[in-house]
Amino acid sequence: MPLFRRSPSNQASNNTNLNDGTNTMNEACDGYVEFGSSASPAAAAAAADADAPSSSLPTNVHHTRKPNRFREQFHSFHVMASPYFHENRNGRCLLLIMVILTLSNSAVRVLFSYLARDFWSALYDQNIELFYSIMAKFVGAMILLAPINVAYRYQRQKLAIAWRKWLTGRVLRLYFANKVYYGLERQAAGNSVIKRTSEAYDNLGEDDAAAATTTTTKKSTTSNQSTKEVDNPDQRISEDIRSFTEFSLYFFLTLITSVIDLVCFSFILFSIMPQLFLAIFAFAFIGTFLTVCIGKVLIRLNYESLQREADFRFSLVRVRENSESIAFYAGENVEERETDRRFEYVIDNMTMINIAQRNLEFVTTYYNYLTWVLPIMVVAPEFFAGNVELGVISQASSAFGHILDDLSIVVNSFADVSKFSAGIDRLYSFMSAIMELDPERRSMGKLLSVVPVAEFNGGISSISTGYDAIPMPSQSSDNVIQVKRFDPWVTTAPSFDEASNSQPSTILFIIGLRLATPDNKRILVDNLNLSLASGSHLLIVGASGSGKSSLLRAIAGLWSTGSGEIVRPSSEYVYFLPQRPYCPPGSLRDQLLYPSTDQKDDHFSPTRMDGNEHRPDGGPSPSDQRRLWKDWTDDDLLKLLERVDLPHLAGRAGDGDPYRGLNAVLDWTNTLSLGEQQRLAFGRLVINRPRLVIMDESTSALDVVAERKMYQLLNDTSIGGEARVGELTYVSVGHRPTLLSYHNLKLSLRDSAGFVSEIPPNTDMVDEGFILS
Ligand SMILES: Nc1ncnc2c1ncn2[C@@H]1O[C@H](COP(=O)(O)OP(=O)(O)OP(=O)(O)O)[C@@H](O)[C@H]1O
Repeated sequence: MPLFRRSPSNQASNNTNLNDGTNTMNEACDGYVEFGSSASPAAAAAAADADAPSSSLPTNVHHTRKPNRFREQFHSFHVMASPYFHENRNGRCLLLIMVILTLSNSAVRVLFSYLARDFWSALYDQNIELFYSIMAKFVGAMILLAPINVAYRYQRQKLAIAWRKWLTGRVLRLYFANKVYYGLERQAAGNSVIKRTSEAYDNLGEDDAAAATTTTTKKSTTSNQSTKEVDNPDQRISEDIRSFTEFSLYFFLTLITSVIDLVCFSFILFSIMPQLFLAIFAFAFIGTFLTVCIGKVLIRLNYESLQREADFRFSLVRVRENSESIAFYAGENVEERETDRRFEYVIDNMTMINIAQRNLEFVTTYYNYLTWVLPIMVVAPEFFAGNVELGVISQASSAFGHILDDLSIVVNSFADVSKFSAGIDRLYSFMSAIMELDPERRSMGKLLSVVPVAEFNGGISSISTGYDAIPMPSQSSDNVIQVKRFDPWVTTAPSFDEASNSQPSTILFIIGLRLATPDNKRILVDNLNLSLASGSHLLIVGASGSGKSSLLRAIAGLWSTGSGEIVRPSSEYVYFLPQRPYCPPGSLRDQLLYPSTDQKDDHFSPTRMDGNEHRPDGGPSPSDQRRLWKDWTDDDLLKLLERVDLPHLAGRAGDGDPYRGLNAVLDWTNTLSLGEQQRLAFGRLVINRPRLVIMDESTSALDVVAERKMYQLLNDTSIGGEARVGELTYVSVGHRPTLLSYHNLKLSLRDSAGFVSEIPPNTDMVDEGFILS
């Protein structure tokens, strides 16, 4: 029963616990710390921050990103928070239930305030009958109202979970659409140069560094603005969205509670003593003003703590992922130094947060002591004069506490709010970046809107799924390569020069291609024209750095700086084999089927997550899965492993039982040699049966015999499944002379120009004319 507000000593002890890190903002969100009714959540958030900080930015130049102003932040909050409630009926219902429960909870508080008043008055008057009648009412109210309180917390968390599920699902959908994740990484790689430049200031003396800070800050800010750097997207998706949904809800409901409490308890307090009612506003105003002045530095520090913590964690993940290479180089010292350096940034920021928190707590602690004693001091003379009963003091104190808490949201939760504010900035910049990187959404201008994505179109051109839909070559826009796609089964053949009625079975067209590096500093290929007939085998050669891999990136639609046009089959009919194949987490079967999935056992499919056909945000599940041209039984897969020269792999993985081995889940990247991974990738290729294969030094780790086997496999792999309607087309990039015998065409890249020539059959590998560079 809230007879009196918490005593200062309780507050102090709570604060101590919070500072020990035993309470966090999450706990506040979970309802363990309530606004006003317990320790200052400011301390709670500070404790949360105590877990934090480090960044790749040096301590003396970490003022590079100013958090937005309040209005901008409110706008950011609104555009990120509202779509869930607009689009999702279930979310609106859950919110409505929450509002009703919040109102009920407030009614409970008012009811208890009156019960407490009568309780103390009955005790003072020694009115036994009244005392027991109040106790009976209290028990009745308790039985009735406890479920409301429990339901309030339960429902709040339920809504937070539903909201997080939706928002994370939506962001993941937008992140994977149109290869946005790749664009983000490319930007981050570019920006790491900027970071390194600013880190160089770390090595300066203090004075020099201070002098340098201004310049660096300016430079970094400009760069960040132009490139929209987004660090650690993983953290933003997993951590920032979680705290955003939980805290938003917590804060919103607290605001509602505060407004209701403010109205109800204002009536009570005004009826008891109007002077006290007016004094409370002045008191709250002064407290808030001092808190904002002293605590505002926490907003920036919290912003940085999120980034620094993520950078530190990322440096450890990187070591884990590259442990073998680091071990071979014996590069532990370098790695340790780098990790230490990032950890120092964490500690620096933690220390600064701790100091800012200490300063803030001077204000909040004095403030809380005063709020305990102030109303009693004011009402006590009336009580001694016999004008009011003891219960009135209790009620005045309680009402004073409630009102003050309502007016002191800023004082009581400044650190929480500052952390929340930093989270809004991070999340908003992330969502803006993924919108900017998606050409189909950029013009829509809505942060979380989705467009039906039929297929990736290279980020530049319209989506084409049939011959008729393919536009004729047109003047390209100035600095963007147009990538267009067609379905080679629907379309007999795209023709770009109707007048000459060009080749009926052409599968890849490159028209007037000018390809530059993403920073647009170097032209790699200029005015390249190529028409590749279905069934041809093209070898791309050129000196190291001449742009061979970059040309493949352009065909894939990953690089688009330049001009001209590329027309190619749509994604499910093209298969890219990089030098180092990617091994996804999963079984040996998953390695073979990738990127197709075994529909019968698709643990990762969003459709399996909740047993329905939808993504977490309610959208239809991804439909662009590659079509397997037949069911692959265990025996088929084992035979295929033999064909790619890996006959013992399944048996090894299954401790002698190859069938079990197909289901074995291992860290395949670190278990298989590079040559084994490359052969496994050829197995995938057979399973996925594309129309066009593009290989970037994909046999570099194989000996010439294995290489011949793999190319033989390609030549034996017909298109059209069992129907065998034609030959596979493939394009290889490589330096080895042995590759010549597997190709009939050669594209030489030299001085930004491309020369296409035929490779006569049985070409002598050491023939002067075919040196591969
Ligand atoms: N993200 C990038 N930004 C700017 N330049 C880049 C980027 N990635 C690569 N380059 C540059 O583009 C050029 C072409 O690179 P590419 O990987 O296509 O060469 P390559 O011909 O495949 O070389 P190699 O035979 O050594 O594999 C190189 O000079 C490289 O430094």
